[in-house]
This record gives sequence, structure tokens and C-alpha cells, in this order.
Amino acid sequence: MTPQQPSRLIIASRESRLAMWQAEHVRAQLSLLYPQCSIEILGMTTRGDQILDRALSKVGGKGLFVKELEVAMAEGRADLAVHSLKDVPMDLPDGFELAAVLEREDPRDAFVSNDYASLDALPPGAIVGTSSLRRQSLIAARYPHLVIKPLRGNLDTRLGKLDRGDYAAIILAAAGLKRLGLPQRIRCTLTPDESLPAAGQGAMAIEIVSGRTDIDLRAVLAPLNHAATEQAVRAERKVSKVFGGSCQIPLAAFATVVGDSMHLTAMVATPDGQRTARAELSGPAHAPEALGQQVSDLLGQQDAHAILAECKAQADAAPDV
Ligand SMILES: NCc1[nH]cc(CCC(=O)O)c1CC(=O)O
Repeated sequence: MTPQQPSRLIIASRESRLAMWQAEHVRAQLSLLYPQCSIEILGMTTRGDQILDRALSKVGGKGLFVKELEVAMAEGRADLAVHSLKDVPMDLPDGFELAAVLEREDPRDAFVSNDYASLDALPPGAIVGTSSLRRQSLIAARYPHLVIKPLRGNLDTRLGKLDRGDYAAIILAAAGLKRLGLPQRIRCTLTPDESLPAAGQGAMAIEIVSGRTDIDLRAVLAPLNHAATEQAVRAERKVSKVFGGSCQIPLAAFATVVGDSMHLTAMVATPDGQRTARAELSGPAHAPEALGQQVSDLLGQQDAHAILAECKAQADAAPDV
């Protein structure tokens, strides 16, 4: 069955350059599929973009980047929202659903610096910028001689802070830099062994209002879905969900799909990097949540629950930024 041809679609997007690039990317794909359709992008500012002086884990986490876009859809001002999947909460509010997951870009973390080639090259006391608890935990564990300082804001803001000398180096998602045409800023990429990516990193998702009767948006958007990416991120997000899924704990989950099978690795740690639980398993790609649950169970058999309790204690004790 071919979906009914939409005549007009409005895409809600954050206004950062990366978000706009992603919305444009979706627009371009949709206009190839539906050449008769007029497609507009509605740019909006979210609370996550406004609050730059506090750690996200302290002010409500991922939902801050999607709420305004959901309100626009609920009020009929937009039909779909394009998100970095990493910023999408594990449980969407009632009445919303993900209609498609696009093919993943590079899922790895990137080391960015004007003066140093890698984390290993940084001298003792060098300041590394990241506000991700996951990245912070990794650096604290492997490079205890480095100093981690918070770094918020969109990609351009973060690169600007690096360039004006606030940091010796920063860690960013490779995907964002590549999408913005800045791959040359990447001094080296961290392998998943060195820095296991966050659930959903490098993937984009399209969110819609469920159950619209005027148009079958799921069918309209289905051709944009990338099956292998969807399977991988479903497994990753399951682990995130089991462990409470916000930005509150250092948590990594990364799956690769080859044919009918998938391999999932996940990790939870304390922010100071002192305690880590890591587990991995292969399983059928058609049952991603089951594999996510199994890997979560393995983490639970290690001291994942003690780690979570300690995360809470460290979070309560941590400064706000
Ligand atoms: N948390 C912010 C965020 N959300 C998505 C990306 C990058 C692109 C992606 O992972 O899809 C970033 C920036 C970063 O982590 O450096």
C-alpha cells in the first residue's frame, strides 16, 4: 500500500546549526519521496538551549530538548520533529511516538584540540571540556592526571570556548562535527573500546503525534527508517531504560548489526570512574529489547546497583555546573 501523498508537512526543529542541518536532511529526503509536497521547517528554542549555566543532569535531562517541539506538534503547528536520538528520553510522553530512525552517522566520540593530538598527549593538569557524565567517568578512570571542566552549549559554542583557550581539549560526538562539515576538527576518534558511545549517539529520530486520523504519518515516514540502525538503537535504549535512562548516570550502550545478528556492549560507571561494570552479548537482530534486557541483567550481576547508588550520592554532592 502506498501512503497517501502529503501536500504539506511542517518539521519542528531546534535552531542550533546541527539541529537545522538534521531537519534539512529530513526535508531533502522527504522532498525526493514526495515532490509535490511543500515542506517547511519551524525552528524553535528549547529550555535545553536556554539553560547553559547548569549541568543538564541537574535540571531535568534529555526531555528539555524535545518538550517545546512536542507542544508544537500537539497544537498542530508542526507534523514531525527531528531529534538527535541521544537527546530523546527513553519514554516519550503519552500521545507521541518515534516514526523513523535514520541511518546512523559515525557513533564514536571525537577528541578535539588545537594543540594536542590525543588524550594520551595531554600533560598533567590539562583541562578537558565535557559535560557528559559518561565521558567524564572515562577520562577520570584512564587519565586521572587530567582536569575535567563542564562544557555546555551547542557545537559552535563549544568549539568557540575551545578556540578561545578555556580548554586544552574537548570531547564531542564525531557525528555532529561530520554533519556540520567540520571533520577536520577531529584530531582523533576514540574507538568504542576506549570510549563506549552513548545510547543512540550518531542517530537521528523522527517523532510524531500518535493516532492522527487525517494522515498516516507513520506510512509517510516509513521509507526514511533504517532497519539496522533502528534495531541497534532499540537495544541500546533498552539498557538505558533499565538503568533509569536520563543523564544522571554515566551509561554507555552501543550495538552493531551484521545481517541477522547484533552485538551489544553496555557499561555503567561512577562519575569519578572508580567503579565500572561492563557487559556484552550477541543475539538475533530481530529481538533488540530482549538483548538489551540480557545485557542489563549481566550488568546487574556485577555491581551495577551499587554503582547506581553511588552515582546518586556523587550527583547530590557535585557542584551544579
Ligand atoms: N548531548 C548533546 C548532543 N546530542 C547529539 C549530539 C551529537 C550528534 C549525535 O550524537 O547524533 C550532541 C553533541 C555531543 O555529544 O557532542
